[in-house]
Amino acid sequence: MSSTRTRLIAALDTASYEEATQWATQLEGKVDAIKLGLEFTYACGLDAVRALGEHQKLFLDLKLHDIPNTVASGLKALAPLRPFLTTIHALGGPEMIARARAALEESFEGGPDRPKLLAVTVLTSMNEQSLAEVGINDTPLDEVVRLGKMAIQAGADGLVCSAHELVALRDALGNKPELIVPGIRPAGSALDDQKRVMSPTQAAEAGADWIVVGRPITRADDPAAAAQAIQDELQAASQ
Ligand SMILES: O=c1ccn([C@@H]2O[C@H](COP(=O)(O)O)[C@@H](O)[C@H]2O)c(=O)[nH]1
Repeated sequence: MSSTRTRLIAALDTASYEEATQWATQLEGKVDAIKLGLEFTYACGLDAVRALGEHQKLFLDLKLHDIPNTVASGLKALAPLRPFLTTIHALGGPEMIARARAALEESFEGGPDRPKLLAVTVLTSMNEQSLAEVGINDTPLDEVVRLGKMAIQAGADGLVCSAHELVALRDALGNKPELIVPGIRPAGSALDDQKRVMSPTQAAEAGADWIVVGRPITRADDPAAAAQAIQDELQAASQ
C-alpha cells in the first residue's frame, strides 16, 4: 500500500471543443486535473486550451522534441497558458532539456507558478519489440531508467513513464521527481494502442504521483462514474 495519494488526470483527447468542454464539466470534482494534448490543441487552438485551463488544473502535453533553441522558444510561447505540467521528449537530450527548463524559469521569473517540466521517457505504446524496430536494443525498463536519470540530471522536474518502471525509477532517483503514468487500464478495459499497462491500483501501489487516463473515462457511458471508480481504487490503495 502507498502512503501518499496518487492523483488522477483525465486526458481529454478530442478534436471537438464542445466535447472537451462537456467532459471537463462532467468531470469537475471527479478528477484532479485535465490533460490536453496534440489532438485538441491542433484542432481547437491555443485560445481553446486557455479557456478550458481557466476552470481546472491543466496538464499541457505537447511532447516537444526539436533543437534546443526551438524547444525553449516554443515553451516561452506556451507559458501564458499557465499549465501546471508540460512535456518534452527525453530523447531530445540534455542540452534541449536544460534549455527547456531555463526557458520556463525565465518565463515565470523563478516563481512558484512555473509549470513542472516532464520528460517523456519511452512511450507506453512501445514494448521491447517496438524499441528494437527503432534500433534500441534494450528493454523498456533499462531504457526508461537510463533516459530518466539523464533527464532529471539535465533539469527535468519529473518523468512520464509506465507503471512498470516506477519502482526502478524510485530506486534510482528517490522520491523527489514527479512520476506521471499513462497506460492505465482499469480491469476489463480495452488496451487500445497501449502496451505497457497497469491498473490504477497497481500504479498507485508502485508509487505513481499522478496517473493519466483517457479513453477508459471518455469512452465510458458515464465518464463521471468511470472517473469516480478510479478515484475509489486510488483511495483504497492509499489506505
Ligand atoms: O507514454 C505516453 C505518454 C503520453 N500518453 C498520453 O496519455 C494519454 C493516455 O490515453 P489513454 O486513452 O488512456 O490511452 C494520451 O493522451 C496519450 O497521449 C501516453 O499514453 N503514453
